[in-house]
Amino acid sequence: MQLLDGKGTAQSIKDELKEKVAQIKAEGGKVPHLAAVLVGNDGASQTYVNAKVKACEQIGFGSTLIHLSEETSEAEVLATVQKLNDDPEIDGFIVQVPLPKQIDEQKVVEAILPNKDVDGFHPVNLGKMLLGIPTLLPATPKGMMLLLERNGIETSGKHCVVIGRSNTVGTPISVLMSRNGNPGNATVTLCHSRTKNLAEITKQADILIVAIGKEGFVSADMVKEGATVIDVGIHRVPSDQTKSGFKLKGDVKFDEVAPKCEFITPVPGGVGPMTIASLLWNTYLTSQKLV
Ligand SMILES: NC(=O)C1=CN([C@@H]2O[C@H](COP(=O)(O)OP(=O)(O)OC[C@H]3O[C@@H](n4cnc5c(N)ncnc54)[C@H](OP(=O)(O)O)[C@@H]3O)[C@@H](O)[C@H]2O)C=CC1
Ligand SMILES: Nc1nc(=O)c2c([nH]1)NC[C@@H]1CN(c3ccc(C(=O)N[C@@H](CCC(=O)O)C(=O)O)cc3)C=[N+]21
Repeated sequence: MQLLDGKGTAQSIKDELKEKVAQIKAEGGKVPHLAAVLVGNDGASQTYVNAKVKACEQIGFGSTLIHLSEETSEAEVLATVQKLNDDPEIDGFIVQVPLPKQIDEQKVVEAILPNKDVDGFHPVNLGKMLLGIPTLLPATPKGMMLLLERNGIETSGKHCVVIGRSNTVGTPISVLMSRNGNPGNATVTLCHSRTKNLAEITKQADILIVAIGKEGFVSADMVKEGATVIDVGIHRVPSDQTKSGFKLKGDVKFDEVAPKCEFITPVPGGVGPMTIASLLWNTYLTSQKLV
C-alpha cells in the first residue's frame, strides 16, 4: 500500500507557482489575485476559505476575503459578484457553497464571469470541459487529475468507478477520466443512490473515486485487492484526542481499506489540499490569460 500524498503534491505545485510569481514580479507584471466570498458562519466553510487565503500568502498571490452575514440577500450577493467581475485587480474568485437558503446557488454561479470562475462551476466552463475545449476545470476534479498525473498512476484502459454524481465532483471527474487524454482513457462507471448492487460494481474498480458525503461508507469488502482509491469525502467527527475537539474523516473506512490498495488518498492530506492547489493554478491561468 502506498499513500497518494495530496499534501506533498499540492506543496510542489505551490512551489512552482511561487516561482512563477517571482518571475512575474521580476518582469514588472501584476501578481495573480484570488478573491473568496463567504456568506454566513459555517465552521467548515470558514476553515476552507481561510486555507485558501493562507495558501495565497504562501506563494505570493494577492488575496481578498469578502465575508457577508448569514442574512445577506441574493441581490447583495449578486452585487458582490458583479463588483468582482468588474474589478481588474481580481483575476479569479469563488463563492463558497453551500449558501444560505434565501440565495439561489445556480443564479450566483451564472452571474460569475466565466473567465474569472476559478471553481470551474459556470455552465460555459462545464460545457467546454464536456467538449474537451481547454478551459478552467472544476477545482476538485482537476486536483484529482493532477494527483494521478504527478504520481504516475496509469489510468488508460482501467475500469474507474465513481460513486456520486454531483455537478461539482462526481459528474465532472467521470467526464475527465473517460476522455482521451492522460490521465484519462479509463472506462468509467458512474454510481449514485439508485445504483443496484453497488458493492458488485465497486469490486470491479481498478480506480475507485468516492464522493458521496457519508462518513466511512466504503468498507473493505467493497474494494478489489490492488485497487487505487481516491476519497473525496471530508467530515468532522467529534474527538477528545484533538485540541479542536474534532477529527477529519473521509467517505472510506481508511484503516480497513488501505491494506487492500495499491494507492489510497488519506483524509486529511489527500484531495483537499489538491483542490486548493487547483484553485491557485486556475487563478494563475486566468491572470496570464492562458485560458
Ligand atoms: N476534498 C475536497 O476538496 C472536497 C470535498 N467534498 C466532500 O465530498 C463529499 C461529496 O461532496 P458532493 O459531491 O458535493 O456531494 P453531494 O451531496 O452533492 O452528492 C453526493 C452524491 O452521492 C450519492 N450518494 C449518496 N448516498 C449514496 C449511497 N448510499 N450510495 C450511492 N451513492 C450515494 C448521491 O446520489 P444521488 O444523486 O442519487 O442523490 C449524490 O450523487 C462530501 O463529503 C463533501 O464534503 C466536496 C467538495 C470538495
Ligand atoms: N465554491 C466552492 N468551492 C470549493 O472548492 C468548495 C466549496 N465551495 N465548498 C466546500 C468544498 C470543500 N472544499 C475543501 C477544500 C479544501 C479542503 C482541505 O484543504 N482540507 C484539508 C484539511 C483542512 C482542515 O484542517 O479542515 C485536508 O483534507 O487535508 C477541504 C475541502 C472545497 N469546497
